[in-house]
Amino acid sequence: MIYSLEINDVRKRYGDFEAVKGMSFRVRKGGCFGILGPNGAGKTSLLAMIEGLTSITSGSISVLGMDVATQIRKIQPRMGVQLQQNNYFRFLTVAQLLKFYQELRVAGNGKRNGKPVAWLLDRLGLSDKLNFKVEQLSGGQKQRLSIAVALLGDPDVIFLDEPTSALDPHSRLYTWEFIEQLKQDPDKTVVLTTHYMEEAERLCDEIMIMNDGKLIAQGSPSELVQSMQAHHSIQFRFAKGRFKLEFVKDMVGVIDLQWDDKTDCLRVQTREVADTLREILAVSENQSIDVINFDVNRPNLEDVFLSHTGKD
Ligand SMILES: Nc1ncnc2c1ncn2[C@@H]1O[C@H](COP(=O)(O)OP(=O)(O)OP(=O)(O)O)[C@@H](O)[C@H]1O
Repeated sequence: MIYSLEINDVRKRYGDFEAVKGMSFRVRKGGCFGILGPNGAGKTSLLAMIEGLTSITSGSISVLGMDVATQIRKIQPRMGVQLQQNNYFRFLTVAQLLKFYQELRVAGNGKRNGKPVAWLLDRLGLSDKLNFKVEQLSGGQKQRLSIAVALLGDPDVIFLDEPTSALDPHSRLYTWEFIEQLKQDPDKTVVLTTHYMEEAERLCDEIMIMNDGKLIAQGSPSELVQSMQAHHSIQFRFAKGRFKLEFVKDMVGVIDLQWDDKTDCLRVQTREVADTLREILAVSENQSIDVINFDVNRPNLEDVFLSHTGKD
């Protein structure tokens, strides 16, 4: 079986409102598949149907070759689901909670124990919290605990719904490294939703962007960026009141120039980033205008996301 998920013309209706409008796509086995979309795009509704948590209005979904509508009992033990909101038993300790879910998972799927709990906690930076009650954990620690719970019982498909949304930059990095370790097992498929483009670009081998319940783009992060045919942009900030746009009007490779009077900033889109940089620095030297700073930005997934989903 090459595909972990096959989604065929799937729709989700809540009363008169259609949240998912006939989506079809497939997710290859192994690696990390990212689902991106603005708030309200329908990501949670789509995932809830795939995970068997809500009914499918029409269309079909298969997970690991099994039909979600008719074989969910067989599929569930092979899925690990981390949810955005977790209402765990708050008076249990982390150790008791993990033991409870571990037994539940093993009862559901035979003898598949998977990664030892100690390994999971160590990799998620929770080893010293084993005897803490759930209610004594911070928001970020609870979020990492929910990832550990999703991995109990050695699931083949792991769903992570915004896994780093409440984490500080250090914990986020730690969690990214953990997900990268998970990806090394070719039999595991990670399906991830995120609003962080940097996270998607770093972790996902393939990305699907959805908006308003529809699939609007799919491919590897680099394919999506290339498909935009976007160009580098350079932003310069000059010493106050000295720079004039006419100094740089006819430069080779320049596609667009924008000047902001209020901040004395020049934004240049260019096909020839090194030449443009050199020429503008030469102009500022000839005209004796100090460059306060400059930034070079390559086109990235954020540009792709904004262009497909609207900047608002
Ligand atoms: N149970 C429900 N009843 C009615 N409408 C719903 C229900 N659940 C979701 N919706 C609507 O469906 C649309 C998609 O919601 P969904 O939660 O799937 O989006 P999302 O992409 O996950 O958003 P976010 O990024 O904000 O989590 C929204 O307009 C939402 O209001």
